[in-house]
Amino acid sequence: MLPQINPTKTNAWAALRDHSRAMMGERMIDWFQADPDRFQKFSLHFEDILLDFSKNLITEKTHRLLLDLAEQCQLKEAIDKMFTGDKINATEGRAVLHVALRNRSNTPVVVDGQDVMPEVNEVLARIEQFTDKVISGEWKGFTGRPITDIVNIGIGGSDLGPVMVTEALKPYKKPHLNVHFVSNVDGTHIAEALKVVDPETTLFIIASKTFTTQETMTNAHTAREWLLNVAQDESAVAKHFVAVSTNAEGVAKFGISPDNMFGFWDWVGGRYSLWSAIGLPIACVLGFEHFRELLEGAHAMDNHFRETSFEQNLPVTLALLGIWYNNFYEAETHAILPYDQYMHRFPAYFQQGDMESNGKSVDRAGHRVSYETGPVIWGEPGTNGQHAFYQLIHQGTKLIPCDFMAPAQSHNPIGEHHPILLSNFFAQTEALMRGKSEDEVREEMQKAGKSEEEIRELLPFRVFSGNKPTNSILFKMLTPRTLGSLVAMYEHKIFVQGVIWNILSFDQWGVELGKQLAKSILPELKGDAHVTSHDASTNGLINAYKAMR
Ligand SMILES: O=P(O)(O)OC[C@H]1O[C@@H](O)[C@@H](O)[C@@H](O)[C@@H]1O
Repeated sequence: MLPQINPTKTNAWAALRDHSRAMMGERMIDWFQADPDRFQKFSLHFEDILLDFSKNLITEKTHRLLLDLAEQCQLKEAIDKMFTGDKINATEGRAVLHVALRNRSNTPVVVDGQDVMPEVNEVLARIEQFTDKVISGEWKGFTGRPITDIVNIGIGGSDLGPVMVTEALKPYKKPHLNVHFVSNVDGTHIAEALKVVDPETTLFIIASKTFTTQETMTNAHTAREWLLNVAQDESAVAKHFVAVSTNAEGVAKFGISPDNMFGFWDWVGGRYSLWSAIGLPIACVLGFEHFRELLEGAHAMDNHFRETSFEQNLPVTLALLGIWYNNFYEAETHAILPYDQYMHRFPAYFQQGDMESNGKSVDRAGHRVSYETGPVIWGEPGTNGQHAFYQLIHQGTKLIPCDFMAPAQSHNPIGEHHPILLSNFFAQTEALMRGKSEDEVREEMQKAGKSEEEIRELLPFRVFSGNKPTNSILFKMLTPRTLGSLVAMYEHKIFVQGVIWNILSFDQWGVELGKQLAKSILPELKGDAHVTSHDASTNGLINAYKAMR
């Protein structure tokens, strides 16, 4: 169990509150002018990753107070508890050990008196054997042809991680294998996927921790029918379906043999499962060697997180900055802006990672919290975002802390593309920090020969207040190892915030109510009977649907 400390009752919180008031009106640009070492003071390195957090609304005092908050909320103890298999997922009575899945040092990790590492290694070895067979063409479909297409059927944590990683690491993809992802229960999703694959050469991975998720089971049954329609022989299922799950019974019931099942454990949360057998599609299309490098990168970040002082610790730093804006500047959202097209699903991945983890309003004792918890996470790759929503970040009324991410080296160094991309990456954080004053706008307009009247009219619209906080995360190249480290960095950031907010980050009861209601509504959609069992709006909508269909 994690300690239960109300963060707002700590001395550090009170000090931060006073300090935040004293900080009103302070400007980052002045701090940069006053202190030539600000960048050195507020930047950290980890392997090929540089985190520059100097463009934040913080002074050395802010930094110290935030570090005090981490100490006073017993963060160190909490980190140790996670890594040593304590059942910190209290409402489900489970340990939280995604770190064991990538524990490449293979040191024992004990849950309920048993070291989990032999089982972890055994599944990894099976994944390696299987992926080698698929990649080499040794694994054959029901007509003896090798696999050309992999369709992963899963949703939430059983989809988003593999989608994000296979997109991010596309340069490492095996050219003769294609991967498709079907998650939505909307028949369109599976229909469109099935249009472009051949039943003789398609392998379906049914990925579901519980193997009961309605969307996944519905899509899996549709895929099975589609195959059998052509194969006309039940034995084809074994050649075209494998499962990734913790529910062996459910898998067997579906008709997938235990030989074709890759297990994981209840101590792996769905949104932290890409490192487990849920990563099977990743290993299949990138090759096991690259999956292993991804795990190694995450493990290196785990060691950094566990062993480095909070002051030098990347995930802790990101988490504390987030708390600063969330709780002392009333920021409600946080943007993740990768300047890398391959990372286009990274913000969506951490939408689940962060919002399903820290979207909680009761503390660890079950009492309603009196302070803000997890922010809304959103984002799109740069530069597309610049031509869409950056207007609001620059000139809107809301404070949006942003993480800008970019690789120094591109996998596609074509012409001037990469320098152009990175010039935008650097320019945006500079613009957000500096802004543009009235004087600057006036001078610029005068130089452009504008009349005094024009200047007076347009000036307010062309001013940028600046002083907007950003982190810049610059890394050498988007390799499997670096991606592993970046993902683990954000995972630990989320953990640190959850610890400090005194909430439980590893359950997700909030997804249940809608599922329950949908189950009771489904039978009501059959037939023409007028529905009256709900509120007037829900009844009205269901009856209108019945009349329209
Ligand atoms: O992997 P399964 O069990 O199908 O769950 C898929 C997803 O379901 C949702 O309701 C959430 O609970 C997610 O955390 C989870 O990743």
